[in-house]
Amino acid sequence: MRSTTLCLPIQGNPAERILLGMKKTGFGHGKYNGFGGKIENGETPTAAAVRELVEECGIAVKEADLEYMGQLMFIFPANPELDHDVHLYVVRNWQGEPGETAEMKPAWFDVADIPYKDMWADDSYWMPAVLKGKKVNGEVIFADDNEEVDGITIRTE
Ligand SMILES: CNc1ncnc2c1ncn2[C@@H]1O[C@H](COP(=O)(O)OP(=O)(O)OP(=O)(O)O)[C@@H](O)[C@H]1O
Repeated sequence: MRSTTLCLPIQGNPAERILLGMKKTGFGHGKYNGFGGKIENGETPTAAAVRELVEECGIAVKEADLEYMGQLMFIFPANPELDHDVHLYVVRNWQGEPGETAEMKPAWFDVADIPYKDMWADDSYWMPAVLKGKKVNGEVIFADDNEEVDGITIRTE
């Protein structure tokens, strides 16, 4: 199964604003999401997270500034080739201004105003806990349309 990263740039502690990107291409296009993608062979999850942040929104992050927030498994029974896991991070320090790239159009949102209806259906189950500073761990099983959540188990720390 492939592994991915997903990083949420935030302002405030506790989080007040979050940077999300409208994905313009590939898996999840048309949805807002954090920034991330596939971990390449030989790459550590944190190195992949740093690389994807530059590629997708042009910000430079130090690996030491990534806060690990847990791991989720996404299962697609109708299309098992889509199965993957995700290593979650938040980051509060970076260099550069987020900007639009070929893959993503970034935008800031108040944490009270996250556009869950335009995001992956699982996000509303775990993102509020992560934004409160809790680590999460769990599995999400998607329905046959590969969009709706059929079953979900999230443990918070
Ligand atoms: C199913 N429910 C989901 N809920 C929340 N986030 C999800 C997700 N499914 C995938 N993600 C994230 O979306 C990014 C794109 O990943 P993915 O397209 O595979 O990678 P990458 O950008 O390298 O490849 P493309 O160039 O787009 O093919 C990556 O951060 C991944 O963790």
